[in-house]
Amino acid sequence: MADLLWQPSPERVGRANLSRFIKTIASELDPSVQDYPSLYEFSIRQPEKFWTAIWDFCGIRASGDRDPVLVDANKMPGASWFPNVRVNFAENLLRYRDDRLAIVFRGESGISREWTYAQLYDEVSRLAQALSQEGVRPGDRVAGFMPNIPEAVIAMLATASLGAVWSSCSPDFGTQGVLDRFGQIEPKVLFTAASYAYGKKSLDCLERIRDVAAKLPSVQRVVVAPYLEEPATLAAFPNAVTWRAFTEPFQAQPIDFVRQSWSAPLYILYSSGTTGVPKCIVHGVGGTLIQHLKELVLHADLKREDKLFYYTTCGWMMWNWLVSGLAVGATIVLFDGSPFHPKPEVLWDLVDEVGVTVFGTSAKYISALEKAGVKPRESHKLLALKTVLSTGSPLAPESFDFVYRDIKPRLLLGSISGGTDIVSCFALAAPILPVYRGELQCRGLGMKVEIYDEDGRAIRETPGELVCTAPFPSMPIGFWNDPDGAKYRAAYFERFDNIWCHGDWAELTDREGIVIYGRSDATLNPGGVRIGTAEIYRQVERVEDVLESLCIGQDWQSDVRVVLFVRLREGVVLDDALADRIKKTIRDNTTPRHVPAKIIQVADIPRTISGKIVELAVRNVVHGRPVRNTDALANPDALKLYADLPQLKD
Ligand SMILES: CC(=O)CC(=O)O
Repeated sequence: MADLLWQPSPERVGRANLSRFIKTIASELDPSVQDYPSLYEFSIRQPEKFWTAIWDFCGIRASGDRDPVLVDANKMPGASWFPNVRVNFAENLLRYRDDRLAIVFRGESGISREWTYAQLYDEVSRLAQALSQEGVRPGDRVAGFMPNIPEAVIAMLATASLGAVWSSCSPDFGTQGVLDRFGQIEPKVLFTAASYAYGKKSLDCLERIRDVAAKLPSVQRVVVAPYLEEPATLAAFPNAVTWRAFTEPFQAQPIDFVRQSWSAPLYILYSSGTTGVPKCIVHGVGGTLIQHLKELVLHADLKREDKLFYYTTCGWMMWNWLVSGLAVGATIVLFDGSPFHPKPEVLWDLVDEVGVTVFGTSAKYISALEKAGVKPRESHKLLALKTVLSTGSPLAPESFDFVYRDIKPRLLLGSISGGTDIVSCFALAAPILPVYRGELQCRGLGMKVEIYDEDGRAIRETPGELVCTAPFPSMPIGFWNDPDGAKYRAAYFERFDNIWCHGDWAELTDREGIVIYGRSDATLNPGGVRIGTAEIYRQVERVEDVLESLCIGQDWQSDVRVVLFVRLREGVVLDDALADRIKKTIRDNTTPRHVPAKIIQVADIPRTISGKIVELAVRNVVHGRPVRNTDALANPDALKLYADLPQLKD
């Protein structure tokens, strides 16, 4: 299979927001900017001019003096952006107030709802008044333990309109998981729904949120959004009120958006929390806004007429990213439920029914779809679909093939990567660049991403640490409860002085694309050679009978040996023939060092609630070390399968 999988047509290039932006920069700021590489260079060389141009191009609404753009540009952390500007996030997301669809919601239970921009504005207005009456003020925290329903977006917007801080986690967390998160940030108001849907089941939220609220003295009100069932009575639940009762006294009116400093807190997101209590990562109003607009408008080529879908929960940063699509005036499409229920094609039905143009998902979903034998290209029309985005873990080259072969040949496949830490991406897509197999198309504009060797030298065409060597607007404004910034510095700035080290093991290719090989703390080191785990997953996933896998390095006889765990199709048993087939596939396509010393069949692979496999937790269990926090796992019992394995004793 050739490496080049897609070339944008001249029409697509001509219509791209990015082409228009390049023309603007060339005519107003630098005539040498003619294409993506020259624009990227400009964005890195002239960050002040670049980010001001993004502001103008995307029409950010704010007041104050835009000068200076960047203060303490050489300090990482410590640089600050637009210190004299005042801005409100919700005001920018609610700039439209017309009859176009803002939100389309579909639930696996069959519930469907739609909100126009005008309706959305009015409901945010009513809820903001109710929150204000409740005493919510700038800087207060409001939290959501919510399914991915429109009310979560409305609650976030109402919170942000008041200058308060929004934080959400998905409703599949247990009580302790929620307390580990919200307990640290002490919210005044909690939003929830009575239940959520997943795989034919309706799962109760109220009982858990009642326990949570009872243990969080900061919570003065719990608001229960209407979804699936409206609770018959909340009498036994102190401080709880239905959404309807909470908002009923208020009429929609123009929203009094509270403009705050550019770096005022907007969101609190959480690290996965598999190595201890989750870190509370605080993102600022202006940084999140300008970075999301840059990514949505230029990299994802989002326009008003688009319908943007991302399969996510409210607990993953892709939810925050998706919601920013409102600032473009596009329609955002929300879905609550299992992506494989009642049939594996369910999300493709949604694409056809709603006319989704940009479809976002995880690499894991794409590989599971292929394993399930789904071929949307044969079963669906996908007429409007023009872009597929994937993140969460590296998208294997074979999954690129699958998308172009079995989903749609003429679309932009954007493998994108960044994370919770920056609520955005370091490397991603560009609609005017070709797609090469296995590669993220480009580094994000304005993101001085480099790959460093052990000694901190920039390298190319060789794997190393993904770093960012200059400040960017969506750096966290800090961690919650970290007054001297010690936890924040320890998380990103200890490996290389004054440089953001992201913890991804990656390569910058000769075509200026990026390949990600996995997390750098999970890289395998047999015989002193560093191997990214994604290099192995990519091969193993090709083997028919393997549904998914997880790979670790086991300390063994003063070295490290590669151990591969595989979850197989129902009824399949790992025998010598299958193990040999796996090893041969790995050996034929990589090096003998990649070949696992041990392959072990397991019934389940532990993953976080956001769907990421937890290599470090498994490595700890295998080495008899404690796993500090299992509340962030979707299936914590799976870890037990890795303890004391006789196969790993010789
Ligand atoms: C953009 C991302 O990088 C998302 C994630 O993997 O959490």
